[in-house]
Amino acid sequence: MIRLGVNIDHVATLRNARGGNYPDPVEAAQLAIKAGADGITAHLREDRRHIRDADMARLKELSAPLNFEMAATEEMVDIAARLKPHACCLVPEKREEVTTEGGLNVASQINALHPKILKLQDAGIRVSLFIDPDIEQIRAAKELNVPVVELHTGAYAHGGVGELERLEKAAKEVEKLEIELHAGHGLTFENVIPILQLPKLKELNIGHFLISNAVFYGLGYSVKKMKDLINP
Ligand SMILES: CC(=O)[C@@H](O)[C@H](O)COP(=O)(O)O
Ligand SMILES: NCC(=O)COP(=O)(O)O
Repeated sequence: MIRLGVNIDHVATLRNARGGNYPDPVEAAQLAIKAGADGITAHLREDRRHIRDADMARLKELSAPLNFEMAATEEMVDIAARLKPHACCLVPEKREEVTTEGGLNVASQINALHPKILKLQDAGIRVSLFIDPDIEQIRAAKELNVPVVELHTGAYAHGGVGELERLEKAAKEVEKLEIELHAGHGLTFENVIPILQLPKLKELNIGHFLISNAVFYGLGYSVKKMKDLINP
């Protein structure tokens, strides 16, 4: 069974458009859980463009595990260590980006990441690293002894030539190094199907497409359809 983590960032995008309290990302998370989501993912960005600190505190109280996406900054590590979500996924972040553009460059910052990962693990948090499907990055993640990596599927989702083969090769390296394999970014009802073949895939984190589809067909329907698609 492949777990579905539903990212509810863009419910908060719509909420913040008018500066009010609706739609409530926590209500969205509750509906997603009711429809079969195995976990909730939310990205507390440095600029708080969508998810806010108060959202994370309320999401933590829900029945499903919270995957706290964050940049590996002192600020975010302190917030996560205090909140103690089920999991943290360390992602790269640039204020000027529209969305996460690439994977975390783990190989270039092993010494800087190590104490932050330890602090999160000491708080009882399962740490994952959001990385490109790149052998060097996977080996660097192994060096940091994280239990999970999430492969960035954005290049594949945007039709990159050879990107599925790149993910397949990366997934085999993840399996060889005995790391748990997650994947996410840009996945839809259509392009998720080939991703299911990745060896030992345990979790998919999907957000923007599900929230977009929910605008027309409802969130419960969208989450249930995705859950059924990834576990035929
Ligand atoms: C890490 C990842 O691919 C997504 O969760 C992304 O971080 C979402 O961030 P935005 O919702 O701000 O695009
Ligand atoms: N880590 C991927 C995620 O949480 C959702 O990404 P997207 O589906 O919003 O592109």
